[in-house]
Amino acid sequence: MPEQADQNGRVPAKVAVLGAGSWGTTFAKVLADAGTDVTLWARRTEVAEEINSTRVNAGYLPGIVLPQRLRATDDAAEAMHGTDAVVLAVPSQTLRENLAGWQPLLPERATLVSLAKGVELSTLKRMSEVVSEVADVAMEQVAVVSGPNLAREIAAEQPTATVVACNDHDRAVALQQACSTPYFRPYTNTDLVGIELAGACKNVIALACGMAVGLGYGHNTMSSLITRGLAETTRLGVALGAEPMTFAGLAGLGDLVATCMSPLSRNRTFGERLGRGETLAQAQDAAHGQVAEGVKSCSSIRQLAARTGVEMPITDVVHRVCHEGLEPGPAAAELLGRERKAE
Ligand SMILES: NC(=O)C1=CN([C@@H]2O[C@H](COP(=O)(O)OP(=O)(O)OC[C@H]3O[C@@H](n4cnc5c(N)ncnc54)[C@H](O)[C@@H]3O)[C@@H](O)[C@H]2O)C=CC1
Ligand SMILES: O=C(CO)COP(=O)(O)O
Repeated sequence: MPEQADQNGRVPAKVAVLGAGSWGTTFAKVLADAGTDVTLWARRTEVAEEINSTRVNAGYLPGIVLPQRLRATDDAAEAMHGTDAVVLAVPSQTLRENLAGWQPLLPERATLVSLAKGVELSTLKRMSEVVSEVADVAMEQVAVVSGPNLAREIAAEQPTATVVACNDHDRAVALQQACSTPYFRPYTNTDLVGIELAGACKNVIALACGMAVGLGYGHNTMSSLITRGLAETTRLGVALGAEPMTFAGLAGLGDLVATCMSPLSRNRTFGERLGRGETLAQAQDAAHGQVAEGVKSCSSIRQLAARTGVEMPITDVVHRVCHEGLEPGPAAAELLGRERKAE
Protein backbone atom coordinates (compact mmCIF):
# COMPACT_ATOMS: atom_id res chain seq x y z
CA MET A 1 0.00 0.00 0.00
CA PRO A 2 1.46 3.43 -0.95
CA GLU A 3 0.52 4.91 2.44
CA GLN A 4 2.54 2.24 4.20
CA ALA A 5 5.50 2.84 1.89
CA ASP A 6 5.43 6.56 2.77
CA GLN A 7 5.35 5.75 6.46
CA ASN A 8 8.25 3.31 6.22
CA GLY A 9 10.42 5.71 4.30
CA ARG A 10 9.64 8.76 6.48
CA VAL A 11 12.63 10.02 8.41
CA PRO A 12 11.85 9.84 12.15
CA ALA A 13 11.55 13.42 13.43
CA LYS A 14 10.85 12.53 17.05
CA VAL A 15 12.53 9.60 18.75
CA ALA A 16 12.51 8.06 22.23
CA VAL A 17 15.63 6.35 23.56
CA LEU A 18 14.78 4.01 26.42
CA GLY A 19 17.82 3.40 28.63
CA ALA A 20 20.25 6.12 29.75
CA GLY A 21 23.37 3.97 30.16
CA SER A 22 26.55 4.47 28.12
CA TRP A 23 25.20 3.58 24.71
CA GLY A 24 21.64 4.85 25.14
CA THR A 25 22.90 8.28 26.22
CA THR A 26 25.49 8.36 23.44
CA PHE A 27 23.03 7.29 20.75
CA ALA A 28 20.55 9.91 21.99
CA LYS A 29 23.30 12.51 21.54
CA VAL A 30 23.98 11.23 18.00
CA LEU A 31 20.28 11.53 17.10
CA ALA A 32 20.07 15.04 18.57
CA ASP A 33 23.23 16.11 16.75
CA ALA A 34 21.62 14.77 13.54
CA GLY A 35 18.71 17.19 14.08
CA THR A 36 16.25 14.68 15.52
CA ASP A 37 14.14 15.57 18.58
CA VAL A 38 15.06 13.07 21.28
CA THR A 39 13.67 12.17 24.67
CA LEU A 40 15.88 9.88 26.74
CA TRP A 41 14.23 7.68 29.36
CA ALA A 42 16.29 7.05 32.50
CA ARG A 43 15.34 4.38 35.02
CA ARG A 44 16.48 6.58 37.89
CA THR A 45 14.79 9.97 38.40
CA GLU A 46 18.05 11.58 39.56
CA VAL A 47 19.77 10.65 36.28
CA ALA A 48 16.98 12.30 34.24
CA GLU A 49 17.15 15.39 36.47
CA GLU A 50 20.93 15.56 36.24
CA ILE A 51 20.84 15.41 32.44
CA ASN A 52 18.17 18.13 32.20
CA SER A 53 19.83 20.45 34.69
CA THR A 54 23.57 19.93 33.99
CA ARG A 55 23.55 18.44 30.43
CA VAL A 56 25.82 15.67 31.74
CA ASN A 57 25.23 11.99 32.59
CA ALA A 58 28.16 11.81 34.98
CA GLY A 59 27.71 8.17 36.00
CA TYR A 60 28.12 6.88 32.45
CA LEU A 61 29.71 9.63 30.36
CA PRO A 62 31.63 12.01 32.65
CA GLY A 63 32.77 15.19 30.91
CA ILE A 64 30.47 14.81 27.88
CA VAL A 65 28.14 17.77 27.41
CA LEU A 66 24.84 16.65 25.90
CA PRO A 67 23.03 18.80 23.30
CA GLN A 68 20.10 21.08 24.23
CA ARG A 69 17.83 19.21 21.80
CA LEU A 70 18.08 16.12 24.03
CA ARG A 71 15.64 15.99 26.95
CA ALA A 72 15.54 13.32 29.65
CA THR A 73 12.61 11.94 31.66
CA ASP A 74 11.91 9.05 34.02
CA ASP A 75 8.41 8.70 32.51
CA ALA A 76 8.40 6.19 29.66
CA ALA A 77 4.93 7.29 28.45
CA GLU A 78 6.13 10.88 28.15
CA ALA A 79 9.30 9.73 26.33
CA MET A 80 7.36 7.72 23.73
CA HIS A 81 4.44 10.08 23.16
CA GLY A 82 4.13 10.99 19.48
CA THR A 83 7.41 9.38 18.43
CA ASP A 84 8.22 7.84 15.03
CA ALA A 85 10.91 5.55 16.43
CA VAL A 86 11.62 3.98 19.81
CA VAL A 87 15.21 2.98 20.51
CA LEU A 88 15.72 0.17 23.04
CA ALA A 89 19.00 0.68 24.91
CA VAL A 90 18.76 -1.77 27.79
CA PRO A 91 20.74 -4.99 28.40
CA SER A 92 19.73 -7.93 26.21
CA GLN A 93 18.75 -10.21 29.09
CA THR A 94 16.28 -7.65 30.49
CA LEU A 95 14.91 -6.39 27.17
CA ARG A 96 11.91 -8.76 27.18
CA GLU A 97 10.82 -7.67 30.65
CA ASN A 98 11.45 -3.97 29.96
CA LEU A 99 9.60 -4.04 26.66
CA ALA A 100 6.63 -5.95 28.09
CA GLY A 101 6.13 -3.02 30.47
CA TRP A 102 6.41 -0.48 27.64
CA GLN A 103 4.35 -2.39 25.08
CA PRO A 104 1.00 -0.61 25.76
CA LEU A 105 2.76 2.76 25.31
CA LEU A 106 4.43 2.07 21.94
CA PRO A 107 3.17 4.33 19.13
CA GLU A 108 1.46 2.03 16.65
CA ARG A 109 3.70 2.41 13.62
CA ALA A 110 6.95 3.50 15.22
CA THR A 111 10.15 1.78 14.12
CA LEU A 112 11.47 -0.22 17.08
CA VAL A 113 15.25 -0.07 17.17
CA SER A 114 17.38 -2.48 19.18
CA LEU A 115 20.87 -1.42 20.29
CA ALA A 116 21.45 -4.53 22.42
CA LYS A 117 24.08 -7.10 21.52
CA GLY A 118 23.13 -10.47 22.90
CA VAL A 119 21.17 -13.70 22.54
CA GLU A 120 18.39 -14.32 25.08
CA LEU A 121 19.27 -17.04 27.57
CA SER A 122 15.89 -18.67 28.05
CA THR A 123 14.78 -18.74 24.39
CA LEU A 124 18.04 -18.43 22.34
CA LYS A 125 16.34 -15.63 20.40
CA ARG A 126 18.00 -12.63 18.78
CA MET A 127 16.94 -9.23 20.07
CA SER A 128 14.86 -8.37 16.98
CA GLU A 129 12.95 -11.62 17.48
CA VAL A 130 12.27 -10.69 21.11
CA VAL A 131 11.16 -7.19 20.09
CA SER A 132 8.84 -8.42 17.33
CA GLU A 133 7.31 -11.01 19.66
CA VAL A 134 6.82 -8.82 22.74
CA ALA A 135 5.70 -5.70 20.86
CA ASP A 136 3.56 -7.84 18.57
CA VAL A 137 4.78 -6.11 15.40
CA ALA A 138 6.02 -7.45 12.06
CA MET A 139 9.76 -8.00 11.75
CA GLU A 140 9.79 -5.25 9.06
CA GLN A 141 9.04 -2.72 11.82
CA VAL A 142 12.14 -3.71 13.82
CA ALA A 143 15.62 -2.32 13.17
CA VAL A 144 19.03 -2.90 14.69
CA VAL A 145 22.05 -0.60 15.01
CA SER A 146 25.38 -2.39 15.37
CA GLY A 147 29.01 -1.76 14.51
CA PRO A 148 32.37 -0.81 16.02
CA ASN A 149 30.69 1.61 18.40
CA LEU A 150 32.47 2.04 21.70
CA ALA A 151 30.17 4.60 23.32
CA ARG A 152 32.84 6.75 24.92
CA GLU A 153 34.63 7.41 21.61
CA ILE A 154 31.40 8.32 19.82
CA ALA A 155 30.34 10.58 22.69
CA ALA A 156 33.68 12.37 22.15
CA GLU A 157 32.69 12.72 18.48
CA GLN A 158 35.51 10.55 17.12
CA PRO A 159 34.75 9.49 13.50
CA THR A 160 32.89 6.17 13.47
CA ALA A 161 30.83 4.09 11.05
CA THR A 162 28.00 1.72 11.89
CA VAL A 163 25.23 -0.38 10.35
CA VAL A 164 21.48 0.26 10.48
CA ALA A 165 19.80 -3.03 9.63
CA CYS A 166 16.15 -3.69 8.88
CA ASN A 167 14.35 -6.21 6.67
CA ASP A 168 12.49 -3.19 5.30
CA HIS A 169 15.12 -1.27 3.34
CA ASP A 170 13.07 1.99 3.28
CA ARG A 171 12.85 1.99 7.05
CA ALA A 172 16.62 1.41 7.32
CA VAL A 173 17.28 4.36 5.00
CA ALA A 174 14.97 6.61 7.03
CA LEU A 175 16.68 5.67 10.29
CA GLN A 176 20.10 6.06 8.66
CA GLN A 177 19.20 9.68 7.88
CA ALA A 178 17.95 10.30 11.40
CA CYS A 179 21.30 9.30 12.93
CA SER A 180 23.83 10.61 10.39
CA THR A 181 26.18 13.25 11.76
CA PRO A 182 29.61 14.58 10.70
CA TYR A 183 31.20 12.09 13.13
CA PHE A 184 28.78 9.13 12.79
CA ARG A 185 28.27 7.42 9.43
CA PRO A 186 25.63 4.66 9.27
CA TYR A 187 25.42 2.19 6.38
CA THR A 188 22.24 0.22 5.71
CA ASN A 189 21.90 -3.57 5.58
CA THR A 190 18.98 -6.01 5.42
CA ASP A 191 20.76 -9.03 6.92
CA LEU A 192 19.34 -8.80 10.42
CA VAL A 193 20.40 -12.36 11.29
CA GLY A 194 24.05 -11.75 10.42
CA ILE A 195 24.24 -8.28 11.98
CA GLU A 196 22.77 -9.43 15.29
CA LEU A 197 24.72 -12.68 15.60
CA ALA A 198 27.96 -10.84 14.80
CA GLY A 199 27.22 -8.30 17.54
CA ALA A 200 26.40 -10.93 20.14
CA CYS A 201 29.31 -13.25 19.33
CA LYS A 202 32.01 -10.55 19.31
CA ASN A 203 31.39 -9.92 23.01
CA VAL A 204 32.30 -13.54 23.74
CA ILE A 205 35.45 -13.38 21.63
CA ALA A 206 36.35 -10.11 23.40
CA LEU A 207 36.13 -11.95 26.73
CA ALA A 208 38.60 -14.50 25.34
CA CYS A 209 40.93 -11.73 24.14
CA GLY A 210 40.72 -10.09 27.54
CA MET A 211 41.68 -13.39 29.18
CA ALA A 212 44.68 -13.59 26.83
CA VAL A 213 45.76 -10.08 27.86
CA GLY A 214 45.29 -10.99 31.53
CA LEU A 215 47.49 -14.04 31.00
CA GLY A 216 50.20 -11.77 29.56
CA TYR A 217 49.88 -12.83 25.93
CA GLY A 218 50.49 -10.40 23.06
CA HIS A 219 49.16 -9.50 19.66
CA ASN A 220 49.72 -12.84 17.92
CA THR A 221 47.40 -14.47 20.44
CA MET A 222 44.82 -11.70 20.10
CA SER A 223 44.93 -11.83 16.33
CA SER A 224 44.59 -15.61 16.34
CA LEU A 225 41.55 -15.35 18.62
CA ILE A 226 39.98 -12.59 16.51
CA THR A 227 40.46 -14.52 13.27
CA ARG A 228 39.30 -17.89 14.57
CA GLY A 229 36.53 -16.12 16.50
CA LEU A 230 35.33 -14.62 13.24
CA ALA A 231 35.46 -18.08 11.65
CA GLU A 232 33.25 -19.66 14.29
CA THR A 233 30.86 -16.68 14.32
CA THR A 234 30.52 -16.87 10.54
CA ARG A 235 29.89 -20.64 10.71
CA LEU A 236 27.05 -20.11 13.15
CA GLY A 237 25.60 -17.20 11.22
CA VAL A 238 25.63 -18.95 7.87
CA ALA A 239 24.03 -22.04 9.41
CA LEU A 240 21.24 -19.79 10.69
CA GLY A 241 20.70 -18.08 7.34
CA ALA A 242 23.00 -15.04 7.48
CA GLU A 243 24.93 -13.66 4.51
CA PRO A 244 28.61 -14.67 4.83
CA MET A 245 29.79 -11.19 3.69
CA THR A 246 28.06 -9.53 6.65
CA PHE A 247 30.80 -10.96 8.87
CA ALA A 248 33.48 -9.13 6.86
CA GLY A 249 31.63 -5.83 7.39
CA LEU A 250 31.41 -3.19 10.10
CA ALA A 251 29.12 -5.19 12.39
CA GLY A 252 31.29 -8.29 11.89
CA LEU A 253 35.04 -7.85 11.65
CA GLY A 254 34.72 -4.13 12.41
CA ASP A 255 33.08 -4.55 15.79
CA LEU A 256 35.13 -7.63 16.62
CA VAL A 257 38.42 -5.76 16.17
CA ALA A 258 37.24 -2.65 18.06
CA THR A 259 35.93 -4.63 21.00
CA CYS A 260 38.79 -7.13 21.24
CA MET A 261 41.51 -4.46 20.97
CA SER A 262 40.07 -1.67 23.12
CA PRO A 263 40.63 -1.27 26.85
CA LEU A 264 37.33 0.69 26.77
CA SER A 265 35.39 -2.53 26.08
CA ARG A 266 33.60 -3.86 29.15
CA ASN A 267 33.77 -7.40 27.78
CA ARG A 268 37.49 -7.29 27.13
CA THR A 269 38.12 -5.68 30.52
CA PHE A 270 35.99 -8.34 32.21
CA GLY A 271 37.97 -11.10 30.47
CA GLU A 272 41.25 -9.46 31.45
CA ARG A 273 40.25 -9.61 35.10
CA LEU A 274 39.43 -13.31 34.78
CA GLY A 275 42.76 -13.84 33.02
CA ARG A 276 44.56 -12.20 35.94
CA GLY A 277 42.92 -14.69 38.29
CA GLU A 278 39.91 -12.78 39.59
CA THR A 279 36.67 -14.68 40.16
CA LEU A 280 33.48 -14.00 38.22
CA ALA A 281 32.06 -12.22 41.29
CA GLN A 282 35.14 -10.00 41.63
CA ALA A 283 35.03 -9.07 37.94
CA GLN A 284 31.31 -8.35 38.23
CA ASP A 285 31.88 -6.07 41.24
CA ALA A 286 34.53 -4.16 39.32
CA ALA A 287 32.12 -3.58 36.42
CA HIS A 288 30.01 -1.29 38.70
CA GLY A 289 26.71 -2.51 37.28
CA GLN A 290 27.68 -1.91 33.64
CA VAL A 291 26.82 -4.79 31.41
CA ALA A 292 29.41 -7.21 29.92
CA GLU A 293 26.92 -9.00 27.68
CA GLY A 294 29.25 -11.84 26.67
CA VAL A 295 29.21 -13.31 30.17
CA LYS A 296 25.62 -14.43 29.64
CA SER A 297 25.57 -14.67 25.86
CA CYS A 298 28.47 -17.17 25.86
CA SER A 299 25.99 -19.68 27.30
CA SER A 300 23.08 -18.91 24.95
CA ILE A 301 25.33 -18.81 21.88
CA ARG A 302 26.94 -22.11 22.91
CA GLN A 303 23.47 -23.66 23.14
CA LEU A 304 22.47 -22.16 19.81
CA ALA A 305 25.61 -23.66 18.26
CA ALA A 306 24.88 -27.08 19.77
CA ARG A 307 21.30 -26.94 18.50
CA THR A 308 22.53 -25.96 15.04
CA GLY A 309 25.35 -28.51 14.97
CA VAL A 310 28.08 -25.87 14.65
CA GLU A 311 31.47 -26.08 16.38
CA MET A 312 32.38 -22.96 18.40
CA PRO A 313 35.46 -23.92 20.42
CA ILE A 314 36.33 -20.41 21.68
CA THR A 315 32.76 -19.75 22.81
CA ASP A 316 32.76 -23.14 24.50
CA VAL A 317 35.85 -22.43 26.61
CA VAL A 318 34.66 -18.90 27.46
CA HIS A 319 31.43 -20.40 28.78
CA ARG A 320 33.36 -22.97 30.81
CA VAL A 321 35.69 -20.33 32.27
CA CYS A 322 32.77 -18.06 33.19
CA HIS A 323 30.38 -20.71 34.48
CA GLU A 324 32.06 -24.07 35.03
CA GLY A 325 35.29 -23.23 36.85
CA LEU A 326 37.76 -23.82 33.99
CA GLU A 327 40.89 -21.65 34.49
CA PRO A 328 41.92 -19.32 31.62
CA GLY A 329 45.43 -20.88 31.33
CA PRO A 330 44.21 -24.45 30.79
CA ALA A 331 41.46 -23.06 28.51
CA ALA A 332 44.14 -21.59 26.22
CA ALA A 333 46.07 -24.88 26.29
CA GLU A 334 42.89 -26.75 25.40
CA LEU A 335 42.27 -24.53 22.36
CA LEU A 336 45.84 -25.03 21.14
CA GLY A 337 45.66 -28.77 21.75
CA ARG A 338 42.60 -29.38 19.62
CA GLU A 339 42.72 -31.83 16.74
CA ARG A 340 44.86 -30.43 13.89
CA LYS A 341 42.90 -29.34 10.84
CA ALA A 342 42.98 -27.28 7.64
CA GLU A 343 42.06 -23.60 7.89
N1 LIG B 1 28.42 0.83 25.66
C1 LIG B 1 28.74 0.62 24.40
O1 LIG B 1 29.79 1.07 23.95
C2 LIG B 1 27.82 -0.16 23.51
C3 LIG B 1 26.83 -0.97 24.02
N2 LIG B 1 26.04 -1.68 23.18
C4 LIG B 1 24.97 -2.55 23.68
O2 LIG B 1 23.91 -1.73 24.14
C5 LIG B 1 23.19 -2.38 25.20
C6 LIG B 1 23.09 -1.42 26.37
O3 LIG B 1 24.43 -1.14 26.74
P1 LIG B 1 24.91 0.09 27.60
O4 LIG B 1 24.08 1.27 27.43
O5 LIG B 1 26.34 0.24 27.33
O6 LIG B 1 24.69 -0.55 29.04
P2 LIG B 1 24.80 0.15 30.46
O7 LIG B 1 25.06 -0.93 31.44
O8 LIG B 1 25.73 1.30 30.36
O9 LIG B 1 23.32 0.74 30.64
C7 LIG B 1 22.16 -0.07 30.69
C8 LIG B 1 20.97 0.83 30.89
O10 LIG B 1 19.79 0.03 30.94
C9 LIG B 1 19.01 0.43 32.06
N3 LIG B 1 18.15 -0.66 32.51
C10 LIG B 1 16.81 -0.67 32.39
N4 LIG B 1 16.29 -1.77 32.91
C11 LIG B 1 17.31 -2.49 33.37
C12 LIG B 1 17.37 -3.72 34.07
N5 LIG B 1 16.27 -4.43 34.34
N6 LIG B 1 18.58 -4.16 34.40
C13 LIG B 1 19.69 -3.45 34.13
N7 LIG B 1 19.69 -2.27 33.47
C14 LIG B 1 18.50 -1.80 33.11
C15 LIG B 1 20.04 0.88 33.09
O11 LIG B 1 19.44 1.73 34.05
C16 LIG B 1 21.03 1.62 32.19
O12 LIG B 1 20.59 2.92 31.96
C17 LIG B 1 23.99 -3.67 25.51
O13 LIG B 1 23.38 -4.75 24.88
C18 LIG B 1 25.35 -3.40 24.88
O14 LIG B 1 25.98 -4.60 24.44
C19 LIG B 1 26.17 -1.60 21.83
C20 LIG B 1 27.11 -0.79 21.28
C21 LIG B 1 28.01 0.00 22.08
O1 LIG C 1 29.56 -3.11 21.57
C1 LIG C 1 30.48 -2.39 21.88
C2 LIG C 1 31.36 -1.74 20.89
O2 LIG C 1 30.83 -1.85 19.60
C3 LIG C 1 30.79 -2.14 23.31
O3 LIG C 1 31.50 -3.21 23.79
P1 LIG C 1 31.46 -3.55 25.35
O4 LIG C 1 30.03 -3.86 25.69
O5 LIG C 1 32.39 -4.70 25.52
O6 LIG C 1 31.95 -2.31 26.07
